[in-house]
Amino acid sequence: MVWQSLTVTTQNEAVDAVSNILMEAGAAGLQIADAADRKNYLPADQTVLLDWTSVDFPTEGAQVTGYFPDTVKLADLLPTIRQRVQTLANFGLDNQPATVELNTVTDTDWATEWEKYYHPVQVSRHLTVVPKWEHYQASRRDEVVITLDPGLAFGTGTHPTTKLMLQALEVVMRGGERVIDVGTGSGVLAIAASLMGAKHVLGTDLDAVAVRSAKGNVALNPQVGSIEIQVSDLLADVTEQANDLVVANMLAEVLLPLIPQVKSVLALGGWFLLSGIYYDKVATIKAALQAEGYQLVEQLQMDEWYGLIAQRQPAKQEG
Ligand SMILES: C[S@@+](CC[C@H](N)C(=O)[O-])C[C@H]1O[C@@H](n2cnc3c(N)ncnc32)[C@H](O)[C@@H]1O
Repeated sequence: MVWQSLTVTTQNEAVDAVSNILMEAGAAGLQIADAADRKNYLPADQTVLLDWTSVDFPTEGAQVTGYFPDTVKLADLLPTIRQRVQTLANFGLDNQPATVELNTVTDTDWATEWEKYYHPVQVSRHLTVVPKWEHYQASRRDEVVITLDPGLAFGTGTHPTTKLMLQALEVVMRGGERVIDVGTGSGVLAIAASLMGAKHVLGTDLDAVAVRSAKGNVALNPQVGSIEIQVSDLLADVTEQANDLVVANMLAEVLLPLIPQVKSVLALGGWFLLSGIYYDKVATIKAALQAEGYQLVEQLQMDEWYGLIAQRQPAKQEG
């Protein structure tokens, strides 16, 4: 199928408004290349699956590209689109240079264009994450490969918050555990826990898109053991009790209501691994864990992100 693409060159603060204009004109998809994203992303993680050196990315300003099926009469719409982009300046938005350029692309260009930016990456001592379209042969004897479709859900394994939990799993797991991964996203931690020898893993997520993505990724790794993925708001719909390990990579605001819930699913002496904690929230999360009777065993850090390894206090010995 032949698609038409239309690229607006503008500034970061006009990206949302331009995106709306293109969607209203009938774009079936958008691609945003924003210099601000590059600046925000680079300090967070230099060893990423996404290879920035191969990305044709603006160093200043932003480009919003809309992809339109050839049924949309884009040439007729062009003057209106141009005029609407120009008028954004009247709303106080810096939209310059506000140029609008029309191109033709094929379906394959659009569908697979982003794939070339993702490559296999070693994300922890043992784990390598490989995008599903790459052919990859493990080269180290103890290397464990996870195949992932880095689609819409969070969790390619390369973000510091995910890496901290992959490392924490490697620290505490010995094999045979029953594990719950709260906020599973792409399912990367659930798959990793299974490959580290968990007897059973339950991954949950509030977001139906994440649940679909995690199920798809589990299917891409037939070497995993028993993994179940379900929708749940935190642990609301989880009935499995006395698990050996709960892992959760979520922002502190979401971890705080989770912390008091975990006792209902975690055995005495069980591990509680937490990530997604920005540096200014560490003290609050530690205090919440201590108030619930957890012992803090280890603190991990990568950039401004923290991970915690906590243990539910074993029952006190009599006598
Ligand atoms: C930072 S991502 C972590 C993904 C993956 N576990 C990882 O470590 O890369 C957080 C995930 O938590 C999910 N989430 C947010 N709030 C939630 C809630 N109340 N209950 C369950 N999942 C939630 C989000 O949809 C998202 O997929």
